[in-house]
Amino acid sequence: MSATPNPIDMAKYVSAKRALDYVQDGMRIGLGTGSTAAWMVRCLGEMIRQDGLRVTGVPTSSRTADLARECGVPIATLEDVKWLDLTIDGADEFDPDLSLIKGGGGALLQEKIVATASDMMVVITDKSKQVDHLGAFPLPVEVIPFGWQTTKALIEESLIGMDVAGRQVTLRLNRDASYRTDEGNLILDLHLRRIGNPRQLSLVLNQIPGVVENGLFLDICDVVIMGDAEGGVEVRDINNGSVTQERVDLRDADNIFVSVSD
Ligand SMILES: O=C[C@H](O)[C@H](O)[C@H](O)COP(=O)(O)O
Repeated sequence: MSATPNPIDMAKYVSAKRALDYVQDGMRIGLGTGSTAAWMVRCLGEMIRQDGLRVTGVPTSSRTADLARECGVPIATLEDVKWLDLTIDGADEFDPDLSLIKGGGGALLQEKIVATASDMMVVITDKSKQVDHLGAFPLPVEVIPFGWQTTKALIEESLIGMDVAGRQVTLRLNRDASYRTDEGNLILDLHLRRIGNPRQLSLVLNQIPGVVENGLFLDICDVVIMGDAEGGVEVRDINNGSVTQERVDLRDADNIFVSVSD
């Protein structure tokens, strides 16, 4: 990556930086997965190094665990800490209720367990993730490998009569092989185009034998932060209904971008 940030990385950095305002000394923090969450882990590492902040991070994937180690963020398992004060993570889509689709990076299972075991979930995004209705982004569903074709057929059958605009289900691939999650499971992507009733869909999917979890995060997210490349953020808080427009101090941005390009 070059030291001159592209606007997409800058927007991700801006939302990550604003999310760290929620972090306090001594907190146990769920560390999300994905390109936006990676900026949060890097910035958290900087806060630990520069300000002596003491926190414990619980990573939601092996990728995030590796990055946290690299950035000097102390990590523990959910088994160690049991409960978290805060989780900061990215999302593939969010709607006006702050319902989410997650799992574009395949980490939805650990992400959902960790976010659900947190007092608060803050989601860091940019404008491209904002939608009126979930579903344009294919919904990831994690399934166990045993009998996955049967599970796929049962999912397809369950979509008949469901309020969705598309019904295609595809096995996620990694080059020529099937994609494997950290748990060794498979991902089926549901191309639904528009999900009319996310709650009903989530319940139906999770009742199918072989389905481990789906990527709908409902009533889990408390705050969505949308960053832009110029340092502007919109902060939406579902608990008090507030929507605020703010600016993030970009003075430290150069240090982070230079260290990433090294
Ligand atoms: O499995 C991956 C996660 O749910 C990510 O948080 C999500 O895909 C967003 O990733 P990114 O920030 O790279 O767009």
